[in-house]
Amino acid sequence: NDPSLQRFQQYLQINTAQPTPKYHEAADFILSQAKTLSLHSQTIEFVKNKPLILLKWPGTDPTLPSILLNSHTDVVPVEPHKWAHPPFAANIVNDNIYARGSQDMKCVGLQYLEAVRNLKSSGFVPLRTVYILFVPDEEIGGHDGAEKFVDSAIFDEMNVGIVLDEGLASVDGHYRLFYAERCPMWLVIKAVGAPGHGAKLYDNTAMENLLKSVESVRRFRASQFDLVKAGLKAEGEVVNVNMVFLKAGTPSPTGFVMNLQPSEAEAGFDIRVPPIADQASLERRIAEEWAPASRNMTFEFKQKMSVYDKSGKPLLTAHDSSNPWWALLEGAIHKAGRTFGKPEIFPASTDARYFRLKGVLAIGFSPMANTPILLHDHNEFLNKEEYLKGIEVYESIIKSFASFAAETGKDEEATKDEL
Ligand code: MET
Ligand SMILES: [Zn+2]
Ligand SMILES: [Zn+2]
Repeated sequence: NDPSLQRFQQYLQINTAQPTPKYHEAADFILSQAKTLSLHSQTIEFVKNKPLILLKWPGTDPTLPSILLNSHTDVVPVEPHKWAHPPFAANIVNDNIYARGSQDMKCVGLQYLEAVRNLKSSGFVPLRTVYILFVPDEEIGGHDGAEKFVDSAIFDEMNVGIVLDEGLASVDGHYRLFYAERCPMWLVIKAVGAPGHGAKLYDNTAMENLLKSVESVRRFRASQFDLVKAGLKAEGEVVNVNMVFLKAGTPSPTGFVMNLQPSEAEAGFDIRVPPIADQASLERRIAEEWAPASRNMTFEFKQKMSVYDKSGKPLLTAHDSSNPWWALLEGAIHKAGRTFGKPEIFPASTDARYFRLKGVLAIGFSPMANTPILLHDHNEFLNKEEYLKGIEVYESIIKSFASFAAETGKDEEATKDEL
């Protein structure tokens, strides 16, 4: 059994599922790994019991912008009885490692470390400093993790030139690369109305008011989905709105009171907004159509982030020749014998948006090809060969990034190869 697989299994076996992640166990494990790699380590707690672990592999030229390899340590909850294999056992069945976090994104966190391990033992010395960061709470918005980190003096001092963060599995043989992501707007709308007899017809009931909104949201959702179905837009390019809860009715011991029209009704929506969308007009639509004051409706955001930075620029990482890291990444993947598709907008959200908010280039990438997309799903797994291949790919990427001498615009490795 490959020791790198055993380490991956060990990390997956630590139950870091929200809402009660075992962060200290994960931190201890990462710190023990860092020790075996002789990496400098720092534990940062912006909020008690929510540690960030920052590892540093110093480059020979500390004046050059550094490389930051980011991953989150938390995972989403599971319904264990619906899994064919226990979600925190990390059993290998038919060469697949089954565990919550095997795709999202404990794989990436440990692949970074394994790649560094291999590069160190091969004698590679980075020109640029390489940081590896493990953050908490990404799955609940990253507020006590990456969001606070990008505002810290620690981050300022790191002088980061490029961030790598998570991507998605690809069902075909080509990796997926992400230059942006949709930002979350978690919306709760609330309707009120006079209660009344279940047999009575009258206007402005809470239920009727809410249903009008739900219908309006449904039409908007269908219009966006149609663009995807017609092949006109990719999933990450439309505004997505999914109803995630409905809350109404007067509870009774046997269910709900059936002959009473309730005075309040609520619905929750997970909205994802691409940085190419008109967010202001969406907000107007919410205020005017989905929760209009004229129907006595109110709304609140449980989570909301602008798709623009402070100067009003959309949160997009350049993926043309103005961003030398993009070509380096592509070259490094090719060098490792893999291919990739057209750059995409990540359909969900990641911590990369906080780095982009600070004007730092960030690319989403998880080296998983020929793999069904199972993040947040039951029976999440990653094939062990695919995991091991990912380590090789990161070796190639780190080597290329860490050797990149901006002065000449050429990476040292490439220059050496040419000579
Ligand atoms: C709302 S923050 C993002 C949490 C998670 N990564 C998601 O996309 O759902
Ligand atoms: Zn993730
Ligand atoms: Zn996730």
